[in-house]
Amino acid sequence: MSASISDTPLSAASVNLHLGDRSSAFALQILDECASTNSVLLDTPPADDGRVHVVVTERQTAGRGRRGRQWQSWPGASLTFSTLWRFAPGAPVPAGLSLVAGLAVVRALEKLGVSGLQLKWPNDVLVNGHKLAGILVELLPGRGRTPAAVVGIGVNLQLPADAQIADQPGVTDLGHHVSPLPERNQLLAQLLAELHALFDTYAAAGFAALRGAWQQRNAFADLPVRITGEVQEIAGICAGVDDDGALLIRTDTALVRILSGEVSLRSAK
Ligand SMILES: O=C(O)CCCC[C@@H]1SC[C@@H]2NC(=O)N[C@@H]21
Repeated sequence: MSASISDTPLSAASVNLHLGDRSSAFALQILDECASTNSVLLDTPPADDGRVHVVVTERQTAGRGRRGRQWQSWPGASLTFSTLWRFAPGAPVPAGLSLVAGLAVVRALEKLGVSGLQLKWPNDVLVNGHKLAGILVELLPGRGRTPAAVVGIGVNLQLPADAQIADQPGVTDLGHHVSPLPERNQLLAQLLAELHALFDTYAAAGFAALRGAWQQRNAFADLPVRITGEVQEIAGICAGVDDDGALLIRTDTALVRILSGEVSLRSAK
């Protein structure tokens, strides 16, 4: 394993350098510590100045994940950040957004040399079945007619050897899959660039334009799965996603469509 990834401090100048021409599209705020980068943007949304606002922090004291779970991270060992996206009225915001974010994370990491990445619906990023990154999308309420969403992303970079992650037995970090580790500012810039490119496509053409790319990385394609969190448990074969980003499960009797992200998808093997 290479030297600690935290050797290079987070720096707006460095992220902007890596972004090049694209840096003017983003407004970056770097915090030493906060409860949750999602909360920073949700609680005090910055004024709409046409840029994508980004909050990145060294340490979250109350990081959260999907379904009310805690998101644990360690200073320097994880990259934790959130972005605020505003869409034109009528844009297809909620449904496929978290899937698009997952795809953007995969593409960014692939460009930095990580291989074997897969997506678990709706948006976990896995390598060999172990979770490398998580995404939490929360919609911004009551902001007039412009739909807006906070997209929070946590990437495990180089977890401490004794890291205990509650409720998440199958966890991995970037240090196990790429050498040398990408520098954090470069990684953040790559992630922002991919998010920007894919959200543009999504806003213009909907999830249908990205469905094929998502399905290529579907960790459960054609495999037996079990869904919990619905009124009743659903078991069947994972038949991919539809043009809205809904998960399709082929049961013995029907093709069931699951749109809610508040479910848990598991292998049924
Ligand atoms: O896998 C999950 O359940 C989603 C995890 C999302 C974690 C990120 S870290 C940055 C942002 N701030 C948070 O509190 N959560 C997200």
